[in-house]
Amino acid sequence: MVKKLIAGNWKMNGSLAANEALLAELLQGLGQPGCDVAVAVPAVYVGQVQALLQGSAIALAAQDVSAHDGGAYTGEVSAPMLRDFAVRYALVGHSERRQYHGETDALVATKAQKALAAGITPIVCVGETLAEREAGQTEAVVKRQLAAVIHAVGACVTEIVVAYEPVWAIGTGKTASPEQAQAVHAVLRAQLAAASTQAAKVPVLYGGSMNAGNAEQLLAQPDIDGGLIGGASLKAQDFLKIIAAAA
Ligand SMILES: O=C[C@H](O)COP(=O)(O)O
Repeated sequence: MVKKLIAGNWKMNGSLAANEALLAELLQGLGQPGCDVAVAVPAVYVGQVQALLQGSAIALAAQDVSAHDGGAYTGEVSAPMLRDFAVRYALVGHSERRQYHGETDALVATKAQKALAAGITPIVCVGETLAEREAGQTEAVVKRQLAAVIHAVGACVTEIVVAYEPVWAIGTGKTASPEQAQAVHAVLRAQLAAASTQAAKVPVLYGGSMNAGNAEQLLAQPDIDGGLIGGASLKAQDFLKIIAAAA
């Protein structure tokens, strides 16, 4: 069985003072978590949060990573730069990057490769829009998104994390039902299994309005190995409850 991973995605939220207060409350309530825990913070706060998490059970994650190693790419942050700050995970292909920044499957796959090359675990986000779900394309969309990464990383597929995030459930309060989520997770698990005999060790997280009230039911599904949590990760007590539900 895969050890569950609960990852918070702060998105573009926070300040020096707010980050310090949130992490202090989290660390105070955390104890020895029965699952892996991470927080994905805005790039500008990676140094601050690295210092605050030193020696703790919470791993540091980035929300994105460049597809380039270095050079004239204004505004980008490379995987080796993130690694300098002990970043352990990086989200790649979050739907907000795909939607607002035009990130393609090929670009996301390159980002996953760059993260792996720097010793960072990519959390590969996949998910369908409402229109795609209503058109019966959910399975085809998530399989296409994941296939690009599987093809690019080859044998390193066992080193990735996958996050299924139905776009219609993100920040909307509309969670996929445990059965809806499990059905897609089973598809992703089968795709991973076809790529590697070791695929069972790849955590497949669910993201999309997961909260303190629904986490336990979602996390009880056989192929849901954790969560990628946006809004609820900004409230320490809610995030702690989700971590407890995963333990
Ligand atoms: O990365 C996190 C997901 O986008 C979910 O966000 P949410 O929990 O606010 O719906």
